[in-house]
Amino acid sequence: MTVTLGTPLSPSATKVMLLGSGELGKEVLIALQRLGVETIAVDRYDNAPGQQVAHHARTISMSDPAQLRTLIEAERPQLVVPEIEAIATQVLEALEAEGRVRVIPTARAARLTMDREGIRRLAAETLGLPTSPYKFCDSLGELQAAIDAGIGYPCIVKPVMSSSGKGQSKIDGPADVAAAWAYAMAGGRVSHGRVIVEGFIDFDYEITQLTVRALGADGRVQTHFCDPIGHVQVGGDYVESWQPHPMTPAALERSRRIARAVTDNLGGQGLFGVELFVKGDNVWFSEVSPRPHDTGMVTMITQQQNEFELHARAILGLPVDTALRTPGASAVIYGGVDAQGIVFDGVDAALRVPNTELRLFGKPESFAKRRMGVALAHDADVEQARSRAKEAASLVRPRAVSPRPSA
Ligand SMILES: Nc1ncnc2c1ncn2[C@@H]1O[C@H](COP(=O)(O)OP(=O)(O)OP(=O)(O)O)[C@@H](O)[C@H]1O
Ligand SMILES: NCC(=O)N[C@@H]1O[C@H](COP(=O)([O-])[O-])[C@@H](O)[C@H]1O
Ligand SMILES: [Mg+2]
Repeated sequence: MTVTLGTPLSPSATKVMLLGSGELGKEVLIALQRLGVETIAVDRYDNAPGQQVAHHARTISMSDPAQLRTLIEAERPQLVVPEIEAIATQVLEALEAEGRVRVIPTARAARLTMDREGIRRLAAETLGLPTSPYKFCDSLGELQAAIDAGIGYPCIVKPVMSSSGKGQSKIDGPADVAAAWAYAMAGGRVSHGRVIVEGFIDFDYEITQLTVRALGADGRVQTHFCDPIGHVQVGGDYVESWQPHPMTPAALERSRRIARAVTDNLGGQGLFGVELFVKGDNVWFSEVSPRPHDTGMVTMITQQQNEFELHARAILGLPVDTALRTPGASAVIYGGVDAQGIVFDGVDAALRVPNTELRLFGKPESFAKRRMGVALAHDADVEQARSRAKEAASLVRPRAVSPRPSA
C-alpha cells in the first residue's frame, strides 16, 4: 500500500510512530523527516537518540501492554514501526486486527521476531531452513540435559529475549554451564527465565543479507537484495562491518534463497536484516531483524540509498534502489566509561583520516560497553576501508566530564 504524504503538524500529516528510538531509529526518523512525515519517537528513557530528531518524543515502557495501547490510541499514527524486539506485540496484533494501525512489516512478524523462539521455530521447523542445532530451556538442569543429550560442546547460550549479545556466552565445557546460565538470567531484556542453547557453528565468515520488500510499479511487493555485509562480532555484539563481502556464487545464491524464504513468510513492506553463517558453500540461517540492522550502518557510506532510507521508502510504498556506490566499512565507538553527558575528544583527528565520516548517537548516558557512535569509511576496496574506519574510531576518545568544583 502506498501512503499519501501530507504536511507535518497539519491535519493532512502522515504520522509514523517508532517504537524504539536508538541509533537505528534515529536514522529512520531522519529519512522519514526528509519526506515530510510527522514523526513520534518512543523509547524507554528520555532524550533517546531518535527523540532528539523527531517532532514528538514519548517515554513509556513499550513492553507494558496498557501503556502501549494507550499511547497508540492517543497519537493515532498511520504506521507503527518497531525498532527493538521487547515490545508488547499482542497489542500491535490486536490494533492491526481492528484496522486501527499498520504495523511494519506486520504485527505477526513483530511477534515472531520478538523472541528467539518464534523465529527459530518458524525458520527451522516450518520453513525447513538449515540452522544450528538448538533447544529451549527453562532451568540450569534443562540446559545441562540439553547439552548432554546432543547439543554438545562448544555451544552458545542466549536469553530468548535479548539483543546485541546481552546475556550471551559460549560454553566450552561442563565447567562453564552454571556461569552461562547465570549470565543469561542477568542479561535478558525482559525478565524471562528461558534461554536457547545452540550448537556452535564453526563458520568461515558471517554476513547480513539486507533484503527489502517494496512495491513495484504494478503495486505488487518485489524483493530486492543489497550486497552482502560482512561483520565481526565480539561477545555477540558487532564491532566492525563492511560491504561488499566476497562470496562464492553458490553461497550467495543459498543466502538469498534463505533470505527470500524467511522474508516472504514474514511478509509486509520494509527492510529486513537476515543474519547468516557461511562455511564454504554451506549457509545457515541465524536470525532476522524485520527492520534495519546494526551491521547495516555501513550502508550510510556505501549505498546510493542507505538501509534507513530503504526502510522509509519501502514502508511508505515508494520505489527503492539497493545499488552499491562504493566499498566501505564501519567501526563501533564504545562509551569506555560509565557516565552521563560525556564528551568526545579526538573528533578532529578522526575526521582527518581520509574518506571518513562519524555518527555520534547522542545517548544521554554512557556505559563502558554501550555503543555511542560509529566511524564510517569508503575506499577502493574493503580492506582499505576497514583499516580507515578502525583508525578513525580509535581516534575518538569518549571521556566523562569532571564535576564542576562547587563554589
Ligand atoms: N550458534 C552459533 N554458532 C556460532 N556463533 C554464533 C552462534 N550464535 C551466535 N553466534 C555469534 O554471536 C553473534 C550474536 O548472536 P545473535 O545474532 O544471535 O545475538 P543477538 O543478541 O541477537 O545480536 P544482535 O541483536 O546484535 O543481532 C553472531 O553474530 C555470531 O557471531
Ligand atoms: N542489535 C540491535 C541494535 O543494535 N539495536 C539498536 O540499539 C539500540 C539500543 O541501544 P542501547 O542498548 O544502547 O540503549 C536500539 O534502539 C537500536 O537502535
Ligand atoms: Mg544477531
